[in-house]
Amino acid sequence: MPVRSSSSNEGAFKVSRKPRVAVGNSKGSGDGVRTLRSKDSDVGKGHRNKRFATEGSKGSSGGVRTLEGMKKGSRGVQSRGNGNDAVAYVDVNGKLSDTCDRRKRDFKMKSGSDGLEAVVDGKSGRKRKRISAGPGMAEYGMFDGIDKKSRSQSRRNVPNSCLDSSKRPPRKKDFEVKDSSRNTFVTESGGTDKKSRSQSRKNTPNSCLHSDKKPPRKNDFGLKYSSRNTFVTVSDKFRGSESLDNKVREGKIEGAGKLKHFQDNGLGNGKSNISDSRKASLATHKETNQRKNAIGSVEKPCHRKDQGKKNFGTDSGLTEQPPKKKKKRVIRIDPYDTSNKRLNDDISNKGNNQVQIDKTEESSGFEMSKNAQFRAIHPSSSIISFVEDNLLGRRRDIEFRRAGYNTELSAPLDNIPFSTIPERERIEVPAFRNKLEFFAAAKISSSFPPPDLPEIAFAGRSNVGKSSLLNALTRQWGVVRTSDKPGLTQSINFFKIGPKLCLVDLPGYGFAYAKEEVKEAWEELVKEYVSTRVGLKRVCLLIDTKWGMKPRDLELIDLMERSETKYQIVLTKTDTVFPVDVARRAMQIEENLKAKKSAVQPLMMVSSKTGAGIRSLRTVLANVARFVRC
Ligand SMILES: Nc1nc2c(ncn2[C@@H]2O[C@H](COP(=O)(O)OP(=O)(O)OP(=O)(O)O)[C@@H](O)[C@H]2O)c(=O)[nH]1
Ligand SMILES: [Mg+2]
Repeated sequence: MPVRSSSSNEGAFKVSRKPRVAVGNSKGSGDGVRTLRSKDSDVGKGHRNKRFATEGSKGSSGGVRTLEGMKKGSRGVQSRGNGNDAVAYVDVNGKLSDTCDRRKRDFKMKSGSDGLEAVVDGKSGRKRKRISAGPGMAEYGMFDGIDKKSRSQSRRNVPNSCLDSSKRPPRKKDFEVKDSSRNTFVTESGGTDKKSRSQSRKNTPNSCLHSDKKPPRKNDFGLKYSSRNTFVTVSDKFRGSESLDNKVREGKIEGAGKLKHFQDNGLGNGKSNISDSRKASLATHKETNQRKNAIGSVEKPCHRKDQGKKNFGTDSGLTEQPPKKKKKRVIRIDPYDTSNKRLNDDISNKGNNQVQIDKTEESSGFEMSKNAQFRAIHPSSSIISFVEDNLLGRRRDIEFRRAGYNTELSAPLDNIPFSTIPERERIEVPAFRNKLEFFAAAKISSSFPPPDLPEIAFAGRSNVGKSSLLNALTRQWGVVRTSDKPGLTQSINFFKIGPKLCLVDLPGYGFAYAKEEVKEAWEELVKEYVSTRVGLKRVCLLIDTKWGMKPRDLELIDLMERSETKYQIVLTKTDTVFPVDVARRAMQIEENLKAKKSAVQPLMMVSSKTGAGIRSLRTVLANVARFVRC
């Protein structure tokens, strides 16, 4: 029926120059082939200006038989003529119709002068696949010869099997094998056309027509020989390519030796026609190769590059140097370092006030480093909760803000949380609301001012934060000079705060940017002051939380013990370490002070920077001043 409708003898349309056949929804590839075959009879006769359209052939047979003989049940065949093109619309009954079915656009097949081109849409609205076939292809299911004129058309040609919409249309690279001769294109069918280089690149072999075979892949074909413009399509999956195989065996195709070798070694499709003697020799050769170089064996012939490189190395007689081993960077983990443990882990541990050090390790004779000993301390829950409540230790600003502190202020924790007024609230302890006044400095004991007021002195190593603490306690920043350079304070400085209290800033001991004799003089002066000063009511011995107690600190403690001077340990710069380390340090120092009689509890923990613990310290010091008779 469609043939009849498309025939020029019908007279319903002109013979068009470009016959087109469209097959719609033809899922079975085999049907698509037959469609082209049936059409080919017309095309071969030179009916150029015909268009055939079949549609609605969902099954494989639908579209095909429509062209061959209009199977009943197929929805319709359309052929249209317009100008040079003749189009006929044929309804289900085979009658010609002028009405173009709305689906006609989905199923088109057009023939060029020498080829057929089919546009297949699975469903209307989807992306269309354009496929083409030449007359030879229509005849034999392949592209055999391509006319000069149909060069541009044939570029889009693909084999009939691509009508099988369920399968991936084969790609160019899938079939190409380059040969050395220029402008000669050899397809699997053996057909050549010197001028159809560009066209043929798009062509695919006949085997695509076999619907039961999966579309060939790149690796199935790609043997590339030296020439540019000649392509030999080879597929080991194409069993119809015997002619090519023969040519290859005969050595007609340049570069076929490689292929032959490839096949002879049983490395291609496994169907090699090698004689037994050849096999035996190959086996011996293989064995030898394996012995020589296990890497260069022929077991992996596909990796030609690698093989070549490796063989080169072997052939050239160069002994392979073992690759230099990279030194692995070994990170030694301190087994006692529990700094990465969470604070809660420590809380969950035994809540006694004793320093928990792993006794088993200690008793085993393994000497722990001081740092490891420190990390092994398990602070008591009471200390940890104190640290947490006072936001001691290194914290993020967000934590302060969540707790209600204004982080825009200096020493924000020295404030009442969630205060409504933006300014800093007044100091709760009246003694520290007064103005801090410097009134005396002494480098020798004879220069000390008269002991009229009760004094609270701040002692400690250089740079521990003595001067800063004075400023923080009084919130009068800059009255006492501070510096990050140890040794700034080189004399005993006396500050009055109100009529009833005197704060004394002592020079530091230990490391300082000063001459040794000068430092020794400071130390002697401090020792003399803490041991002989009449009005001295309390010495705040400042210890850097990060570094803990040092021998010089212990020396001073011993001195104060001997002179029965009351002293209180103040951990400073708590903001520089993790909260758990603040707690550990507190535990450690408390342990050290157990036997000390002049040591006043509790241990204070402060940070002049964040203001943590400052309010507590103020209260403690105010009590000292209150209960002291002047
Ligand atoms: N992060 C932090 N830094 C602090 C704290 N207290 C003081 N500092 C810094 O420590 C450095 C030394 O502070 P000072 O108050 O001058 O220390 P000092 O004990 O008086 O030092 P000398 O006068 O040399 O004995 C300064 O740079 C301070 O800013 C603190 O609580 N936290
Ligand atoms: Mg100072």
